[in-house]
Amino acid sequence: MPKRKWDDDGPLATGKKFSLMDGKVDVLEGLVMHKEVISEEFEEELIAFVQTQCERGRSGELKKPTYLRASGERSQGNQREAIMYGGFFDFNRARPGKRGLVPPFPAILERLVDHLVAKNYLPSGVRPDSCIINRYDRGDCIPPHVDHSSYYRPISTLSLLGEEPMLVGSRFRTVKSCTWAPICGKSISLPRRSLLVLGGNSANIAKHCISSCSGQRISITLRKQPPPDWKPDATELVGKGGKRSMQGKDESRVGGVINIGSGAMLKRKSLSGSAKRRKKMMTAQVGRLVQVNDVKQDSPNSHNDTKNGSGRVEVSNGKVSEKQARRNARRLERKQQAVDALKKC
Ligand SMILES: O=C(O)CCC(=O)C(=O)O
Ligand SMILES: [Fe+2]
Repeated sequence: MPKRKWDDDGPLATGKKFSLMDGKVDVLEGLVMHKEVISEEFEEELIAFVQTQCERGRSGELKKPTYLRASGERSQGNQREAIMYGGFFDFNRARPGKRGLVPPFPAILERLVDHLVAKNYLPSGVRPDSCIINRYDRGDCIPPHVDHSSYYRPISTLSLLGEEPMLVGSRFRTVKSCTWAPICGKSISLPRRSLLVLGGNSANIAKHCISSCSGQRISITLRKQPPPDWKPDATELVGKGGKRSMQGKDESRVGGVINIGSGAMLKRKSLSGSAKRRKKMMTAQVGRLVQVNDVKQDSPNSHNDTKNGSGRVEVSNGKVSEKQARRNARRLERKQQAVDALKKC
């Protein structure tokens, strides 16, 4: 089998590579597609395993957060089911969650990982220890997102049961609920038994999504978790929980409530004492940073302490209030996003 190098982890199996320049950046660098990575028999076995676990989940035998199902108004008709092993992914906060909340890998998933590593589809140095199985029905989707940066790269997705396209790129537009089109991105078909490996820019810069499925599909997403002592960066605690933009964030985070879960949406947990302290500190720091940026970008007349060019900055004693500065920064960010969104790559 022809080999290629993946960072310093040794030779990996070659697959189809992709490239798409957005300005000077190849946003699909590091994306590799491997076809027929498992046998039809193994696919059957995996499908049977997933179907059984989903049935157990639906009947209440498999509890949250191991089994989750999108529901409620915010799911927009999307009823995707998810099962987690090895590591809990906190959909509500869009990052790895507390350890020990979901079961370890069952034997069949260990076998799958052994196989993918042995065949050099995945680097042995980044052996996945967490898994999200997504089961899509016709009409289900996963919105554009970047997998949390704390997971080691590459991450990979094995497709089973049905073939659907995944959009990977730096900019998408929403066509309608559960449907996106790339402005700067590619549509990559994911045949049954294929493994899509997202590394480099394709994992860190590009977003990926699956629009409303044409039929049933199962995906097994494998990732290596950050070390057990990993803590979210304090910047992630800034702002009101759940107010972050969906674009580039996790798929199931909308307005601070989980939209994949059974019945009632999960409520955000209150922050621990140390998290509250870090948040307070970061909020103050960001306030200061925003002030500086604000003066530079939005306030050419900042010497005028009543009004800047946009006429929106409140200044007292020569200082922009933190609240107003943050509002201005968000406004600028939105403006920039709107401009960027229109630019084709
Ligand atoms: O279903 C897929 O292939 C993608 C799943 C995914 O992106 C994820 O779980 O983060
Ligand atoms: Fe993902």
